[in-house]
Amino acid sequence: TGNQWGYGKDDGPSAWNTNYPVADGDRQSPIDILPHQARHDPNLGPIVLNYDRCTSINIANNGHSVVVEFEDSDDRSVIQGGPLDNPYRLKQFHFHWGGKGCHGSEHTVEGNSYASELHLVHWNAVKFKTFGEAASTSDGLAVLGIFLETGDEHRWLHMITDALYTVKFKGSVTDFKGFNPKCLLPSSLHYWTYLGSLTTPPLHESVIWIVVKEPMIVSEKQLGKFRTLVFTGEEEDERTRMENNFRPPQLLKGRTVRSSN
Ligand SMILES: COc1ccc([C@H]2OC(=S)NC2=O)c(OC)c1
Ligand SMILES: [Zn+2]
Repeated sequence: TGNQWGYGKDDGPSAWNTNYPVADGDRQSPIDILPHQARHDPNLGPIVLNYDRCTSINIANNGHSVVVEFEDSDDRSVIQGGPLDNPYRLKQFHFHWGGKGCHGSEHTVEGNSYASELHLVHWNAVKFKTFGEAASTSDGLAVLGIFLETGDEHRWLHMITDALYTVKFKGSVTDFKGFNPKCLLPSSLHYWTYLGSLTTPPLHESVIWIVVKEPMIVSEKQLGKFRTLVFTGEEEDERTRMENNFRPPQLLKGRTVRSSN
């Protein structure tokens, strides 16, 4: 019915342009990042995250990913600086990942993909009244992308992976209070930045992308817990494992990628 989309053979990224023609637009995401072709811009200041008063609300399985939502009725948790002209409010974060042994990041670097990618989604509440309005208007959103690479166990990611069994099925939501995503960030926030889009339908070209160069390290075991989620609802017959929920890189179409130092 309606605009059903997914990551399968028939409803996956190559079919999205049928119901969402912007899929073939001029500022689509993700992209393959070529560090040597990125323009180092000395005017690009550091990214500043003020998450200390952030208020997480719940964790949910929306049938495409696992999402942690935040209270965004005031400027209690914002990102600013870097390429941003205003502070952008933290709305939610979610992940994209691959199958066992395969990689699942959305952005790639010189054709190389990481095991997974975390998206911290922020919206410009100075210029827009609602997230929905910001999400459908140029530069209404700022998404901080963090790569996940497998290696040692991440000391704080268990706070998320320990909750995943409570949101196994599409449509499940459980309380998730007191989580500050600052604990997930790598030590350096050097980044690439470019103008792009949402990476799932409706694919709005509304995102200022900030992709952090240094990956966070998580264990294969921790990553495996994301694959215990399913795309399907508890009432449905089939149990389709949630994995490979990533869109492949899109054409740059003349865009410039800038690099902080
Ligand atoms: C309506 O809210 C949405 C809709 C889609 C996305 C996708 O775009 C990116 S980026 N990752 C996604 O899964 C979203 O994330 C900001 C938020
Ligand atoms: Zn995303």
